[in-house]
Parts: sequence; structure tokens; C-alpha cells
Amino acid sequence: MSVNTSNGRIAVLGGGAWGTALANTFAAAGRPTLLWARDAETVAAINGQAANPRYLPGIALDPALRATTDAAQALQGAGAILSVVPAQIFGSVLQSLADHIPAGLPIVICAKGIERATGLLPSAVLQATLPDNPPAALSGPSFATDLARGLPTAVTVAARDRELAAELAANLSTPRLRCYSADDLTGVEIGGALKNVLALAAGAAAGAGLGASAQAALITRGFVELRRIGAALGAQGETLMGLSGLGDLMLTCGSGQSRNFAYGEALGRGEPLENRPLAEGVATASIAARIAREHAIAAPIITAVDAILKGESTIAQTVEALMTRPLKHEAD
Ligand SMILES: NC(=O)C1=CN([C@@H]2O[C@H](COP(=O)(O)OP(=O)(O)OC[C@H]3O[C@@H](n4cnc5c(N)ncnc54)[C@H](O)[C@@H]3O)[C@@H](O)[C@H]2O)C=CC1
Ligand SMILES: O=C(CO)COP(=O)(O)O
Repeated sequence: MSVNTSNGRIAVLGGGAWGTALANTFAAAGRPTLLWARDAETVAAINGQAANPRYLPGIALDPALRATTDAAQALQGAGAILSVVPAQIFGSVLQSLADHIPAGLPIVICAKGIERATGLLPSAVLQATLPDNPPAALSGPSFATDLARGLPTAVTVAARDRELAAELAANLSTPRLRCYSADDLTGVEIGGALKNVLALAAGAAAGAGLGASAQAALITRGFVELRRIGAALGAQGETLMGLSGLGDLMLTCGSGQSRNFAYGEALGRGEPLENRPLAEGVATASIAARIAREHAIAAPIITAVDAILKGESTIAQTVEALMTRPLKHEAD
């Protein structure tokens, strides 16, 4: 590993809730940080009022946080780059910024999803687009609103090179963000991506009034599916029991603060689904169901989430189908 990521500024790409919360924790910890956002109003609000009213309404940011609409400025002299744009547009954003991204610098992917069109994890999208920039990922139980309010949490920072992962984890840790390191990049990405699909299922169960028992059963059996898909794609089981698997599942599947859970709840209540905040699990459900099919993996819950979202099945039909599946040994 030849790059020292502690030199220079932290460049955070994406001025939404999570990009702002991450940049804010670094700035509050005294780390030189520059946030790139495409939206000039967001940039003006961060620089002028220490606020991001569009994505983090009512939260006071650190006055030291600086933002820009100029990607070249954000990336010039950066020692670490965090990409915090949604998973489905990560590839196109990378392509548009490619000329400004210093070769050799790792890119820490903070999105949680699988590219729907290709089935690629974000790290593979990065490798296909910028093969000289090593992929890393930051993932774990972390609501943007919690971190932005200065509440503490812990996440995993993964890179295939163990030393690089440890260095990034050390550089990105703040008094409010404890970063553990890991070398199972695939496991960390899969945990983050698939927990969103299960949060949709848990939210739908809550919204449809199926009860706390059904919700716990769904999450537990959903986690079995997450681990099966993870294993097929090369993830280590241990990683999925960690912060970016079980940890994030516990957070997201149990709180209406999660946009994926809230989307599922609206679905379960039969409410309109247009114009809602980003719910990455919607796109990921479709590709996760396809991956499961292609690998002949039993994933009835993830497949059902996809079918409900596509209008191919109702929640009542899904409950009936799941409850009448042939009985089986739990560990099989
Ligand atoms: N909000 C949260 O609590 C957390 C979110 N994440 C993940 O972080 C990723 C981003 O989520 P949020 O920041 O919450 O979403 P958000 O919806 O709050 O913000 C998305 C940001 O991406 C920007 N964006 C969209 N298309 C773009 C484009 N073509 N070029 C440049 N910028 C573009 C938007 O302008 C916006 O600033 C997602 O994958 C999410 O799963 C991860 C952990 C926590
Ligand atoms: O990933 C998250 C918390 O770890 C945020 O979840 P939502 O995108 O569902 O709000």
C-alpha cells in the first residue's frame, strides 16, 4: 500500500444527508474537510448558515464545515475521498468526476446498494471505471441524523488490503465515529446493501399490522437469506455477523427513522409511494432477487419484497405463501 491517506484534506462527494453528516463529523473533529455537492443552494446553506435544510432539517452543523459545487476544487490535494452518492448513480458520478480524481487514491464508498442494471457491487463499479483507485467501503449502523446531531456510533471500514483498511479506519475515526477495519470488502458491501431490502420487509410487516412476532421472524429468516447470498458472492459469515450485517439490520429493521423501513411501512399501509426520500432497498430488491434466482439460492423473503414492489403480489398473498411453504429443518 503506497498512499498515505492521512495527508491532505478529506473530500466528501455528495451533499445529501449521509455525505453532510460524515463531512460534519470530520470537520467537527478538526480534520480539513471539503464537501462537494452539485446543488448550489445546499452549498450556500452549509457555508453561510452551517445547515443543510434540505437533507438535515433543523440540525446545526459545525461552522468549520466547508462545501463547494466545484468538484475539481474538492478533489485537488485530497488525501482521502469518500463517495456518498446513491448506489444507482455511483458509476455515472464517477465517470463525470474521473478527470479530477487523483490516480492511486482509495475511494471509500459509503453507499449501500447493488447496481440494478449490472448486479455489480459499488466496489466492482469503481474497479470497472477507475481501475487505479482501490475500493474501500464504510458501512454500519449509522443514521445520518444521529451522527449529524453528534451522537456516537461505530461502523466498519473495509478494503481488500488489510493495512489500507486499518489506515483508513484510523484516519476516518472521530470522537463520534468509531471505525473498525476489515478486509472482507464484499461482505461489508453486501451487509449494507441487503439490510435495506429486509428493512422494507420489516416496515411492510409493521405497516400491515402483522405484529411484532411476525416482524422478528421475518428479520431472522431474512438474515438467513442475506447470509446465503453473501456466501455465494464470497462474503465471510463472520463479517455479516458484524456492524455492517447484523448491526445495521438491527438498526434499520427496528426504527421508523430508517427511510427503507418507513417506505415499507407506507407500502404496508397502502399509502402512496411517490415523492418519498431515497430508499436504496427498492432498487436493490430487484437485483438481489435476480442474483438469488441465478445462483439457485432460496430467498423467499427478498423475492417477495421484489414481487410486492413490482405489484406482482400483495402482502396478504405473500403472508399466505410464506406460511404455507413446506416445513424444513431450521439450519438447512
Ligand atoms: N442517510 C443515512 O442515514 C445513511 C445513508 N447511507 C447511504 O448513503 C447513500 C446516500 O444516502 P443519503 O445521503 O442519505 O441520500 P440523500 O437522498 O440524502 O442524498 C443523496 C445526495 O446525492 C446527490 N446526488 C444524486 N444524484 C447525483 C448526481 N448525479 N450527481 C451528484 N450528486 C447526486 C443528491 O443531490 C443528494 O445530495 C445511500 O446509498 C444510503 O444508503 C448510509 C448510511 C446512513
Ligand atoms: O443505512 C442506514 C443506517 O445505517 C440508513 O438507513 P435508511 O437509508 O433506511 O434510512
